Amino acid sequence: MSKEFSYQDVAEHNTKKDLFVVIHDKVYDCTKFVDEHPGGEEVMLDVAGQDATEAFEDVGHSDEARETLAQLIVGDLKRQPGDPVPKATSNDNAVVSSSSSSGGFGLYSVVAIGGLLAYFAYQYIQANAANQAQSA
Ligand code: HEM
Repeated sequence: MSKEFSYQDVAEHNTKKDLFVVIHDKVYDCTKFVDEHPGGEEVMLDVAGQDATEAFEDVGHSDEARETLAQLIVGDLKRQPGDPVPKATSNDNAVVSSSSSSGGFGLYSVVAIGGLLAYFAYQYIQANAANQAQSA
């Protein structure tokens, strides 16, 4: 059975000499790899001891990169309530963008209804003015 790490356990390995990351709820020991990383050590240090799922996936790493990753695995992440969740996945982004576009439609309908109300108010005032002119 593979070892289980809490998020706190992983967070303790956040230096160049001792560098763990979480990717898709698996824990990887990248200490030996950090110097070899083609993308540089800086980006690895940025996510040291954290959930690097989004950073790793955003780059569009090759299959070769994923094979390297598989060799670095040391265990599973045991997520506990209150732990930081992985930052937005592509699915979450889709939800955000669809809700923001529906927000956009909402805004359009408010403008359209406002415009219609203004039009009818104008007609009403014109008709009233015409009535008054007739009765005078
Ligand atoms: C921890 C596991 C990681 C492994 C095993 C890994 C492996 C690799 C490999 C093999 C490449 C060469 C290109 C490719 O095959 O896709 C690469 C490139 C790259 N990696 Fe990673 N990487 C890891 C994590 C990260 C993280 C967390 C970032 C954060 C942003 C990152 C950013 C990059 C960038 C920007 C490149 C492109 C470098 C270039 O084309 O000049 N990598 N990585």
